[in-house]
Amino acid sequence: MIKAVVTDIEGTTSDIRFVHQVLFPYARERLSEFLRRREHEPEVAAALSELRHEIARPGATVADMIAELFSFMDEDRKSTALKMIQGMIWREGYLKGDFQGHLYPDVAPRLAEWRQQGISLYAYSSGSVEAQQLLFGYSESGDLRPLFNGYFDTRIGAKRQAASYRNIAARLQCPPKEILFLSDIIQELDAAREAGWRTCQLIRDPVKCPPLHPQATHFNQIDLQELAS
Ligand SMILES: CSCCC(=O)C(=O)COP(=O)(O)O
Ligand SMILES: [Mg+2]
Repeated sequence: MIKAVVTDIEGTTSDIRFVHQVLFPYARERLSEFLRRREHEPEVAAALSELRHEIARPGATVADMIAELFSFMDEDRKSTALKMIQGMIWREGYLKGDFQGHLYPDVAPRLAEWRQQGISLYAYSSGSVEAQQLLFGYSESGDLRPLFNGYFDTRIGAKRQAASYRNIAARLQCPPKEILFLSDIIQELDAAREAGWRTCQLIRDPVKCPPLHPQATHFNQIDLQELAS
C-alpha cells in the first residue's frame, strides 16, 4: 500500500519552461536591486549568512555575493542560499500578480483524489520550501496548499542522493516501500529507489527510451496499487 506520495515540481507537476523561462529570469533580473534594498532585513541577512557559509568566505561583501549568485544561476547550482533568495524575489512577483504557478491540469484533481483516500502528500524540490508553497498557493489551479502535508527542500539533502530520501522517510515515520516518489529525472528516481522507495517517472514531453522506472505521462495514469505491487 502506498501511504505517502512525494512529488518533484519542475518537470513533474509543472512545466520546466515555467521555471526556466519565467521564474529564473524574473529572479535574475531583480537579484542585485533586491539584495541592495533588503540586505539588512532578517530573512535576507540569514540567506546571505548561509551563502557566506556555503562559499567559505565569512568576509564576503554584498557585491562579492551578487557575483557568486550570478555564477550559481549560470550553472543552475542547487545552492540553499540562492534558493532562499530566489524564493523571496518570487514572493514579490506572486503577490504583485506578475505570474501564477504553472501546474499541469491533471495534477490538482489527482492530488485531491489521493488526499481523499487518506494518502499523505509532500513536495520535494530544490526550490526552497517557501518557493514551493508559493507555486502551489498561487497556482493556475488555485490554492493547493491545503492538500499538502509538508514540503522538503535542499535542507533535507540533495535530490540525487539516497540519504535525502532516507531522511525524508524518517521524518514521515513511514516504511520506504510505502512511499511513492514522482519525478521526471532518472538520477533522482534512482536515489529514491536506492532508499527503498517506490518510483514513477513523469514523461511530460514523451521521447522514445527504454523505461528504467515505471512511467506516466499524466498523474491520472498513476496507479498506486500497481506501483505498490
Ligand atoms: C519550486 S519552483 C522552483 C524550482 C527550482 O528553483 C529548482 O531549482 C528546481 O530544481 P529541481 O531540482 O527541483 O528540479
Ligand atoms: Mg524535476
